[in-house]
Amino acid sequence: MDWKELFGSDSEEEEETDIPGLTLVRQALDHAQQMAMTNAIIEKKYFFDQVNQAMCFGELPSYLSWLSQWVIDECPSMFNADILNREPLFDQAILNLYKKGEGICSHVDLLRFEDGILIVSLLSSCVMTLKEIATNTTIDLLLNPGDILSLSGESRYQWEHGIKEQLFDTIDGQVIERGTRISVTLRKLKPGATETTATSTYSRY
Ligand SMILES: O=C(O)CCC(=O)C(=O)O
Ligand SMILES: [Fe+2]
Repeated sequence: MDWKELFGSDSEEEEETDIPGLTLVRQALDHAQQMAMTNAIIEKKYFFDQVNQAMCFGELPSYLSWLSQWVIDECPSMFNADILNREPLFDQAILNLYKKGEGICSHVDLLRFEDGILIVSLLSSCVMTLKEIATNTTIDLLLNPGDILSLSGESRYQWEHGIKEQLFDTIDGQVIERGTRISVTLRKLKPGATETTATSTYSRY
């Protein structure tokens, strides 16, 4: 079994991009952490039939809550001091299940959420396309299982992010087949913004 192909290499490393406020930490979660988080999600039985999204509000379950401390200990440079020092750092999680080939429309996360967003990728790679709203400039980012992406400032407000619906991604001359992917997005609700609705994949943001 080629575990490296499934989970990537086992050493964390920050990758530079040209998008202000965006940090991509490659292999932020090692193999064991990816498996533990994936197992915890499977055990929760969030996903069945057509249900491809789950949300947690308030105190996050323990399999996610440790990520706040991970940001502070391992990657404090991803957020400014206002974000880093807020309490709690995150109080909302969205878990998205993408079956092979599925995507998410290009969007800016709802303004009911504060700045400072963290996205964890599990199980399958995919290419996320970042699009600067003012110029339509696009930048493709390969997200591998175990990678953690953070969005704040310009990248959160002035760029959209989305994942094309396609079975294969092509990036840097490489063709990569999609599989089933789970992502976990952590955010902080703005005060007062406690009500929400979600009825379709178009209200995932
Ligand atoms: O699945 C992803 O990587 C992105 C999810 C996302 O953009 C969101 O939940 O707002
Ligand atoms: Fe988003």
